[in-house]
Amino acid sequence: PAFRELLLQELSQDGCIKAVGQADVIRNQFSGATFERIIDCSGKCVLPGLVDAHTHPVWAGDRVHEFAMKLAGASYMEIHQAGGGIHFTVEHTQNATEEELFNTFKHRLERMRNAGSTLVECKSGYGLNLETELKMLRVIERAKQSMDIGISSTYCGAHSVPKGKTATEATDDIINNHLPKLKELKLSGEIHVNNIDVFCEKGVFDLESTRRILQAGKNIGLQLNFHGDELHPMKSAELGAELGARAVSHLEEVSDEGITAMARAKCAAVLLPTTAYMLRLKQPQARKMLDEGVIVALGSDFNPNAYCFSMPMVMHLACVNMKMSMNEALAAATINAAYVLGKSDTHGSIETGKQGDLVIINSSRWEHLIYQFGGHEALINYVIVKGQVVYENERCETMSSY
Ligand SMILES: N=CN[C@@H](CCC(=O)O)C(=O)O
Ligand SMILES: [Zn+2]
Repeated sequence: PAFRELLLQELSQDGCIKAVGQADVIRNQFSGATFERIIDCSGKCVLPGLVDAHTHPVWAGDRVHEFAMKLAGASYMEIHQAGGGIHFTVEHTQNATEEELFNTFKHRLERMRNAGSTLVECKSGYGLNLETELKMLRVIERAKQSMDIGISSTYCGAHSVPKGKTATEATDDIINNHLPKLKELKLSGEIHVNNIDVFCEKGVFDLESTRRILQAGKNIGLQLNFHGDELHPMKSAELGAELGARAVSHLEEVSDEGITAMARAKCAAVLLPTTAYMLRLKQPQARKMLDEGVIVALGSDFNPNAYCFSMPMVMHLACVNMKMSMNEALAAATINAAYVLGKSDTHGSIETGKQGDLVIINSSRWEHLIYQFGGHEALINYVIVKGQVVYENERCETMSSY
C-alpha cells in the first residue's frame, strides 16, 4: 500500500474518513472548510489503525511463576493438566470483583491502544461458570461503552472444562444455560456479544462438543471464531469451514485438507505468533495458507500465558518466524483482522466512508513499525479513533526513530 502517497486526509463529524488523496487536490476540495485540528504529517506515515483479532484481556492473577516452569521444561498441557494454566486464572478471576477486573482491563486496553490497536477482539473464558462469565462480559460491555477503542466481544465459556465437570456436562451447561442467558441479555439490551469461541483441543473440548457449542452459538446469531489445531491435529479447520466460521485461531497443527477447506469457505486463519514463540510450538504454515488463498489475520493473543500487547511486535514475529512479508503482515493486522470480526466494510483500511481509525508514525517509511522490534513506543506519534486523537506521544517528537 502506498501510504507515502497519502498526504492529507479529512475526517468528517461522524468520525468517518471524508476524502483520501493528494494534499493539493484535497486542499482545493476543502478550501472553505474549518477544522478542529490539523496535524502536519510531513515526514511521517499514516497507517490504518491496527486490529487485534484475538485477545484474552480480562483476568486476575498473573502467571509469571508458570513462565519460569515452562522455561525449566514444563509444557503448556502438563501445567494445565496439573490444575494450573487456565484453571489458575479461572480461580483468581472468579474471586476478583467486577471493579478490579474492569480497572486492570482498562489499563491493558490503553496499552494496546498506545501500541497502535484501534479495534480489539476481547474474550471472556476465565469464568467458566455462568456467573463469572457474565461478570467478564459485563466488564467488556462497560469498556465498549466508555473506552475510546473499538471492541468486538467474544463469549468463550468453553475455554476449559471446569473442575468437577466432564466435557459433555460442560457442553450441556453452555448450551442449556449460558447461551439462552446471553440471548436474553441481548434482547434486553444489557450485553451485546459478537462472537463465540471454544478451545477445541485434545483433553479440552473434542470436535463433537465443539460442533455442538458452535452450532448453538450460531443459532442465537453469534459469529463463530474459535481456537483449533493448536497442540494436536483436531480437524478444527475442517469444522470451521463446514460451519461457516468467520475464523479459526492458532492452526499450528492444521491438516492440508483443512487449509484447502478454509480457503474455499473464506474462513480466515488467525495466527498468533507470540504463543507459537513463547511455547516453542511448530510455526503455523502461513506461506502455504497464503499461497492457497486463505485469509490470514494476526492477533496478539494477549493472555496470562503470552503477555504481549503489541501488534507491531506480533507483525515482526510473523515476518521472521512465519515468513510473511511486511505487506502481508500489515494486511493481516488490519483489513484481514477486521474481516475476522465482520467489520471489514467499516474498519481496517484508509478509504473514504470508513471509520477514521489511524496510526501516525514518526518515520517516512511505514515499514519501521515492523522493523523496529519493540520500538513502537517511541515511533507511534498519534493514535486516532473515529477521527479523534486518543493518544499523542510527546516523547516521539524529541526522539530519533531512525
Ligand atoms: N489456547 C487456549 N487459550 C489461550 C491461552 C489461554 C491461557 O493459557 O490462559 C491461547 O489462545 O493461547
Ligand atoms: Zn487464545
